[in-house]
Amino acid sequence: MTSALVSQYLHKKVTTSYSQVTMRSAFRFLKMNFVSGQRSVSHSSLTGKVAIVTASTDGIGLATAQALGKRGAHVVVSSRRQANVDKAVALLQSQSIKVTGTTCNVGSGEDREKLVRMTLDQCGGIDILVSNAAVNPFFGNIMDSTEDVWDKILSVNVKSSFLMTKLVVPHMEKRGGGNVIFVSSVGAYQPMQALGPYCVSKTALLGLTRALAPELAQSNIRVNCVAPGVIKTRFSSALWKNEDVVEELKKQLSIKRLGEPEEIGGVIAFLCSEEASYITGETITVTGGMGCRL
Ligand SMILES: NC(=O)c1ccc[n+]([C@@H]2O[C@H](COP(=O)([O-])OP(=O)(O)OC[C@H]3O[C@@H](n4cnc5c(N)ncnc54)[C@H](O)[C@@H]3O)[C@@H](O)[C@H]2O)c1
Repeated sequence: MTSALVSQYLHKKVTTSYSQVTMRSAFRFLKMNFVSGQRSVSHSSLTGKVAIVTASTDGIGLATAQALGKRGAHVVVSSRRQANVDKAVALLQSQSIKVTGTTCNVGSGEDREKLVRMTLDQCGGIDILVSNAAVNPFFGNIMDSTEDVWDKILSVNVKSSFLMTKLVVPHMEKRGGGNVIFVSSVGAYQPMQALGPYCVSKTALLGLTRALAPELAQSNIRVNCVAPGVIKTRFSSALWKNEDVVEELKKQLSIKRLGEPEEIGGVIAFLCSEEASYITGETITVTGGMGCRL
């Protein structure tokens, strides 16, 4: 089907006219739509968009910045350490991605405002927010978790996600709309035994997504969420570096391997694209087939 379409196009546009303009448009058509006989998604669908991704110098955040950047967005990367920001900016620039970077501890109101101000100054607006930063300072029985643990987890994982959204929405409205994406977890659906408070914070993000979506739809802002399964990053290394744990996990998976950060970045980029223009208030689970029920 694909190769038939290509030859039809070439026959019609190239063999019937040898003008340079027609040749150029034929090649543009091929470059945009077909690679090696297969249809590929155009990577220019986010051109002109400005995307803030929090905690984006490593793991899922970095892969998300790459996915948005490859589709043409100007990405603003941040994390708490300047050295990590510099490294991520250099990497993305080497991949021809438009990128700006700054430090930001999402738990600090001052830092959140600095991130937004810098984005506006350097990029002229905001279209996309991916709230990806998260902490888990506690492993153990939930009954042993302290008030400090709960304050830290809820503050970084939930409250900061809302407060970042509140800061960027007026600027998205000035652009006529936008996209907010929260990064939850498979643990939001079925808390893992040793990660109770963290998983509860991730369940809260499913609620935040649903609470915000109807209100922000009026401003043409879509709010969605992604719930990754076990993805190979530093955050989850305690799980995937232990072969016994991996074997146990695989029993619960339809796709018998752990996920890669790029497999989350691509889904987030899709949710921010026009292809997802009728999706809001949803959480997409990206888990290799781990059952997720609330
Ligand atoms: N890796 C997995 O298996 C997995 C599964 C489900 C959900 N997630 C979620 O994906 C997101 C990204 O995690 P990851 O796996 O890429 O690991 P990661 O360690 O690369 O990302 C988490 C990042 O958040 C940053 N962070 C923590 N507190 C911060 C703060 N106050 N301000 C700014 N940054 C802060 C950390 O420095 C770290 O870089 C997190 O929300 C995590 O909960 C990961």
